Amino acid sequence: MSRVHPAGPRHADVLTEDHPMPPAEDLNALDPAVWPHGARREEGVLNLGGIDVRDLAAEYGTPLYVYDEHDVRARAREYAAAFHDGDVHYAGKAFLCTAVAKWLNEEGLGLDVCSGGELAVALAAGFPVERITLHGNNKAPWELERALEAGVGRIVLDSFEEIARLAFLAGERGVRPKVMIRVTTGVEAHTHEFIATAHDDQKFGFSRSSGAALEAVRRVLDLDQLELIGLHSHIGSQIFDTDGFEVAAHRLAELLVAIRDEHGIELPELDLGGGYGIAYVPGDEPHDPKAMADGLRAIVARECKAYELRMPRLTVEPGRAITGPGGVTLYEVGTVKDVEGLRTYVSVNGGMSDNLRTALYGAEYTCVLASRTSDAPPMLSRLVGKHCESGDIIVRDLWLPADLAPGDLVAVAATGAYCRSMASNYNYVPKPAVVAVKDGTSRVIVRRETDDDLLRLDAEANA
Ligand SMILES: Cc1ncc(COP(=O)(O)O)c(C=O)c1O
Ligand SMILES: N[C@@H](CCCC[NH3+])C(=O)O
Repeated sequence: MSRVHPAGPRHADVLTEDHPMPPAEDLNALDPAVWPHGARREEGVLNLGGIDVRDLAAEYGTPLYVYDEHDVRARAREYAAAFHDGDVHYAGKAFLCTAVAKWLNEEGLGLDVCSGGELAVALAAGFPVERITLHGNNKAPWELERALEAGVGRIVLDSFEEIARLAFLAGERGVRPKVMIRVTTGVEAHTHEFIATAHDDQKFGFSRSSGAALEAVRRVLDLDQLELIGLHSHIGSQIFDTDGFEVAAHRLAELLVAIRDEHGIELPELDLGGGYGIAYVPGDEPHDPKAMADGLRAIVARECKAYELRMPRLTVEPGRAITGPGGVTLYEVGTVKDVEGLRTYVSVNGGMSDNLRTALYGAEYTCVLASRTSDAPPMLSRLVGKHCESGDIIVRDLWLPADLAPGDLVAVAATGAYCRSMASNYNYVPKPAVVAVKDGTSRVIVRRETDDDLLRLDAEANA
């Protein structure tokens, strides 16, 4: 039977308004909102940063994470310009390696790290320590020690235990780290449950509504070993509407007033976290960084004016918005299987080990045939991986050309954030290489894992 979608009644569930069958020529189009700035088709073949993806696949193999360096740097500059009177700390959890840390340092950003490992990468990249923030809801003593030894710019405190722990470790070393209090503002961010972080019933921060945030401030101010510089809030991730950020900014400003009234001090800094949504599929409308910055600044300024408070310095921590759109994953098609009357399963040589987001959050992605164009009619497809799970899905519902065949390359857009950083070795699949492209050149910034890497920690294999 033809793999062209037969438009039978069993397709009704996926033939929704969200996934109407497009004209065949649309399958070759690259929506500029979703693809990196430097992506185009040249003689039908996807070209990233001036390089034909067939050449990238031939040189580095697949699956392959490809980052458009100009795209990442341009987005970093855009945020830095928007928050020119404050600080932009890139959230390294989105994707971090020494090359990216160096790009962002050169663009003047700071860096938010949330583990001793991320801190080690930042230090290896020579990232200026005074522009590093340490995060985490359960930082181990060794992670706090590493941060103190390095002399990081600030540590965001997340629990009462941590306040005592850090004060003790700082006292032992005779240092006085700058700290912020992470506040749970009670904002219900409009995003997937797993990536909303400011509602009361979750693990991060000190609750504002219960009074824990103000109690944390009291405890820190009672301690000589810690220097309290401000409050922090991060409401969640992949957020499109601005309401949540505005409510959080408003509630933090109210807390600054309460602190002034109780302690007679005005904290100089306010960190509003990250969470700015990016376009994964056509129609997603990301924030304009300048409009966002102007809006947040105006809200905080309004509150400060109303309460006669000095305007604090603002920091934001975008992760996904900096590295997400500049990253593309290239895969090779291995099998194309019709499941009669339902859809076509296109299996590629990666999957949930290099992109967990679809399995974990039901994330949506855009995928195109990359190694050629096709005028074949669209077939209703599901892009799946090679792992032993039926939930090993990269793109749940998409239209691909009906002549797709083993050996074709497909590219998935907007995979620069939370894909390599959340990658695993499930099924002992090695993690793909990461390549940076720029002006027609390419280089490996994280090499592909090998079987030796997979066996490196196996004690008996190395006995
Ligand atoms: C404290 C903190 N800051 C910043 C971020 C970055 O978020 P995003 O990548 O959505 O901008 C996160 C992750 O959600 C976070 O936990
Ligand atoms: N990992 C998540 C975002 C969580 C960010 C960290 N708080 C994602 O892929 O969307």
